Amino acid sequence: MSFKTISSHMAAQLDKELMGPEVGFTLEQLMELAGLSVAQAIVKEFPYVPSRKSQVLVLAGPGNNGGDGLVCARHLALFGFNPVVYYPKRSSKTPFFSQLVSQLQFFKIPVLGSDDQWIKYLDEKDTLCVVDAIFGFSFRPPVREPFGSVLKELRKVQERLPIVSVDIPTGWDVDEGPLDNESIVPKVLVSLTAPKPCASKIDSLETQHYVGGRFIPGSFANKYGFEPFDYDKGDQVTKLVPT
Ligand SMILES: NC(=O)C1=CN([C@@H]2O[C@H](COP(=O)(O)OP(=O)(O)OC[C@H]3O[C@@H](n4cnc5c(N)ncnc54)[C@H](OP(=O)(O)O)[C@@H]3O)[C@@H](O)[C@H]2O)[C@@H](O)CC1
Ligand SMILES: [K+]
Repeated sequence: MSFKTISSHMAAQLDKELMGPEVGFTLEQLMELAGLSVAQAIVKEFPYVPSRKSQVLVLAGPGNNGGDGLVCARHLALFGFNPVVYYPKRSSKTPFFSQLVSQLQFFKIPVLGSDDQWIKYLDEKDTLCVVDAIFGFSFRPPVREPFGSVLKELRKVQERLPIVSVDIPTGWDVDEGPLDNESIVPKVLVSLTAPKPCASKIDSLETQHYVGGRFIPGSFANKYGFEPFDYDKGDQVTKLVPT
């Protein structure tokens, strides 16, 4: 597959510029669009069929990738799914993350903590897919607990329960890709703004690849070395097809 990628360093710089004084986005705005785009990719990959299972397990990590997962869960509920969120390490950096949790409670979406039983939701009889919103472009290996154990459980079920990874498949090196053959292999990857280099290591027969996070003008994409993506009409995601 051929597409331009943006390194972890450049992705962090792009983020900083978008939320800097000149451009003026807030994290909350970008996260809303990021989470919405992941929910839209799920609608496209797993079209809703009445009577079919509709539970989605969202695994949320401690940083902004986790925040994308919290937003995604809310949109999934609006789209007719039944999300359950596992959020074992909660961010206290800003009140915004606890506000996202309050919103989930407002929607009556269960939000499990570190003491709660989450593994029972890793059951393909009831669960349609698992959203991997554990780590994004700021992950640096090796993975620390409790997330090492979470990844181990995901690897056991990934052949029967599809994983949808937000921005980066968790545990992969952002620039190098999977670190060993113990890494998870998502069925869907939703790259945000632009694919990171690890996305060029996915096997297109195994993993469907979307780009979402539709929030920059073409000139800004060009400045960071990539062409704007070809979104259809009002879509928040576009599927990259192998060439
Ligand atoms: N413009 C865009 O496209 C936008 C992108 N957005 C999203 O933001 C994501 C990047 O978010 P981010 O910078 O907060 O980092 P993220 O990857 O969530 O992880 C940081 C957390 O993980 C932890 N941690 C790190 N390594 C670890 C380890 N080995 N083992 C255990 N823990 C480890 C680290 O802990 P610390 O090292 O600080 O103690 C910290 O708590 C990006 O991928 C995209 O999804 C949108 O929301 C906004 C617009
Ligand atoms: K992820």
